[in-house]
Amino acid sequence: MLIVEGLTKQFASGRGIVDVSFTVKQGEVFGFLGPNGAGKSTTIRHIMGFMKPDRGRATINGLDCWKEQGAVQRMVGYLPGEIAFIEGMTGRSFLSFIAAMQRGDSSDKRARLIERLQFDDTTPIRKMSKGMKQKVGIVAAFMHDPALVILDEPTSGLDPLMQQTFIDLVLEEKAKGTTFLMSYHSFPEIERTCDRAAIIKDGRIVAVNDIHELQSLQRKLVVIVFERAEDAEHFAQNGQIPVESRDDRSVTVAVQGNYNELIQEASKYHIRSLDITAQNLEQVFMHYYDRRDNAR
Ligand SMILES: Nc1ncnc2c1ncn2[C@@H]1O[C@H](COP(=O)(O)OP(=O)(O)OP(=O)(O)O)[C@@H](O)[C@H]1O
Repeated sequence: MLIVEGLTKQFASGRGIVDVSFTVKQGEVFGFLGPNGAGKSTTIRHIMGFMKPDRGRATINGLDCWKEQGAVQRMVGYLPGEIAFIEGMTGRSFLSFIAAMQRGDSSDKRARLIERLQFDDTTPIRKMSKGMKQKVGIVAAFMHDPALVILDEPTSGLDPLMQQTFIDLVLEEKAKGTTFLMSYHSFPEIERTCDRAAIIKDGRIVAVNDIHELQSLQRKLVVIVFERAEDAEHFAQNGQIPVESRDDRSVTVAVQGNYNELIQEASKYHIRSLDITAQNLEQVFMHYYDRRDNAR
């Protein structure tokens, strides 16, 4: 659906993006991850047709994002990193203004989104908190049921409860076939919603990975505390499950993907407690990338 090919833009400062390429398939949630100044917003602005690339191009359903920016923008729901609101407007008048540009009747969906995100749209925007403004922006990006939603750091300013509401919303829209491109600073947010993700650093893509594949590669450490030390010893010695370490009643095992064997074996004993800690998925991501790169 979205194809970015060799997109390059150099600003007078020497910064910008270099040879950025990736594709996002129909119905996929694609994460775009990178530190401040990495080039996420610049890439997104090219996809929205706000900037002319020095080289390369982006297309949405075959339409060139720069040359056919009007048609492209009508297909897309967009939440900018920083929204420029018009002076003197309330949330409601801003959303009506955007709805008129989007065309079509989005009033039902708009009302449902406001109800869900819990804010008063009659409040003047200048009196709104950062999180409240972000909610107005999210409604604007979703209300016309676009085929592709592009969100630049969507959860910034949202409290944890609202972040969860936002994640639920993304997953519901995804189930209906909506495609997403979302930029983030940190990995945990990507993990909860995305199918694939790209990491961008200093204007270049350094890795693109399948999140589900990474999750299956993710090692989890399970610490099992047995009621009796003899049971811990028996469990550790019978060799069914490879054990990382043992200390009196507690045994630590590493699991990667397959939990059934561990659950079946552990169920033969009286267990006092069980704790699971995961290897950081970002480490898995970069490790996977290094390995693949070294193998070339
Ligand atoms: N219009 C512009 N003119 C000159 N330099 C720019 C312009 N827009 C972005 N840059 C520079 O290009 C680089 C990439 O910026 P960009 O905003 O794309 O990063 P980002 O990954 O979105 O970062 P953040 O997470 O801080 O939003 C930065 O060094 C920035 O200063």
